[in-house]
This record gives sequence, C-alpha cells and structure tokens, in this order.
Amino acid sequence: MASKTFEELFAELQQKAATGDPASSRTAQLVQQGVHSIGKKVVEEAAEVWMAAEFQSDEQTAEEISQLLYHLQVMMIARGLTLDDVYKYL
Ligand SMILES: N=c1c2ncn([C@@H]3O[C@H](COP(=O)(O)OP(=O)(O)OP(=O)(O)O)[C@@H](O)[C@H]3O)c2ncn1[C@@H]1O[C@H](COP(=O)(O)O)[C@@H](O)[C@H]1O
Repeated sequence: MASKTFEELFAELQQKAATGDPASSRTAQLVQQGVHSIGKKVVEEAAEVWMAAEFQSDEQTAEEISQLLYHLQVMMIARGLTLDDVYKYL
C-alpha cells in the first residue's frame, strides 16, 4: 500500500522547499544547493535504478525508482515547474 501518492509527495516537497529548514529537510537542502547538485543526484539515482533492475530484487528496484522520482520532483521544484507543466507532455 502506498504511504503517499506522487501528487501528495509533490505538494509536501513544495512546502518543504518554501518553508523547510535545510538543517533538517533534505528537500530544502537540495533546493538551496541548486540544479547542479540536484542534477548529479538525478543521474546517480537513474544509474542505481538501472543496476537494481538488472541485478537486484523487485523490492530494491522499486526503492531505487522511488528515490529517482523524489529527486525528479525536487528538480522540478528547483526550476519552478509544476506537475501540470510535465503532465501536458504525457
Ligand atoms: N521520498 C523521499 C526521498 N527519497 C530519497 N530521499 C533522499 O535521497 C537519499 C537517497 O540517496 P542515496 O541512497 O544516494 O543516499 P545518500 O548517499 O545518503 O545521499 P547523499 O547525501 O550522498 O546525497 C536519502 O538519504 C534521502 O536523503 C528522500 N528524501 C525525502 N523524501 C521524502 O520527502 C519528504 C520531505 O523530506 P524532507 O525534505 O527531508 O523533510 C518526506 O516525505 C520524505 O519521506
């Protein structure tokens, strides 16, 4: 069972980016660091998804995918993009 949906996570991260403390919020910290740092995490997590899918369990692959989705959402927020900005291309 999902603990939160993609949309719920995005709303939470928008709030964290706007008012969160970088000392306690990973999201606030990443947004403060900017798109260069976030971009490196996106690439790192994408590689981990690939490796997990080839060599690890379904559970580990799902976890890596969740971390990639998290960092993609952080990148969207750092660039001021909304979910609709992305959904219009789906
Ligand atoms: N879903 C996530 C999430 N997924 C991944 N991560 C971050 O991504 C990291 C995973 O990347 P790695 O395995 O590379 O871990 P790491 O090596 O320690 O990362 P680095 O410090 O090297 O960058 C985790 O340690 C978290 O810092 C997340 N951080 C936060 N969330 C959720 O985002 C919401 C807001 O979180 P905060 O902003 O921290 O309050 C909460 O609901 C959290 O559950």
